Amino acid sequence: MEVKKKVVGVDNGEVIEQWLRKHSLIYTGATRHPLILSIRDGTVHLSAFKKWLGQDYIFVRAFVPFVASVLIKAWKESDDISDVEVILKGMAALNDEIEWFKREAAKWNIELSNIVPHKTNERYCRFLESLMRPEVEYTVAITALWAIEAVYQESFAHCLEDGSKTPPELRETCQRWGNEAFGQYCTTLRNIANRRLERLSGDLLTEGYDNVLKQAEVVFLRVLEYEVEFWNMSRGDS
Ligand SMILES: Cc1ncc(CN)c(N)n1
Repeated sequence: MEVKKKVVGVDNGEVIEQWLRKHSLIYTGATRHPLILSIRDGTVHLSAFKKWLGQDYIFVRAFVPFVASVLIKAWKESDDISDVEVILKGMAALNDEIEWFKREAAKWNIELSNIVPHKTNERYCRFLESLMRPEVEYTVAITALWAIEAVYQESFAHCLEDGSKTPPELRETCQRWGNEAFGQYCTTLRNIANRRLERLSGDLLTEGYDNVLKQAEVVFLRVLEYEVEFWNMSRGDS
């Protein structure tokens, strides 16, 4: 028998906006990391940039099946059929992204087939794999997808703002995630995640659903931690 119960509703704006306020320190740590600030002020060590490039290529290859798993969950579980199209467009962009990594690596004389995944990268990829399990709810998975994309969007857009001294040879990289269309994609993902999370925070919920809300918040925080570690790794801090 389904057990219905009353939970405290969200009365203070949307769920994600509340989390961003509550966890602003770690969110700023991920989106204003010293590596990003060094790109923005032009002091970046190219060795750090190259390390990031090689490792991120490996990450993106693992990210594709994760996004595919979110697509399947959207198809099976979403209350709005347009979610599938949004995620599908994101997947198509990842196809271009992989080709871009290959071109960019060639520009910097990086042999992608020789890159050994760093432990930090392996841990992050294993985390993605854990989110691909069928028992992970669509709401949790779409929240993770939004958070992963939003960190890159906010970070690289910061390097393109007025007054930034981003080296010209790194501007194309910043454009890839800092451009307006990618910003729009992230906003759409956030709206989907918020819509799903709001349903869980409504007044009459099925037993266990507030648990999903907590799981989504934990996954959001784990993503931010992994993103900080990923930037650290590129700087050679780990
Ligand atoms: C580590 C990391 N995080 C996010 C993204 C953006 N897809 C990425 N390419 N790499």
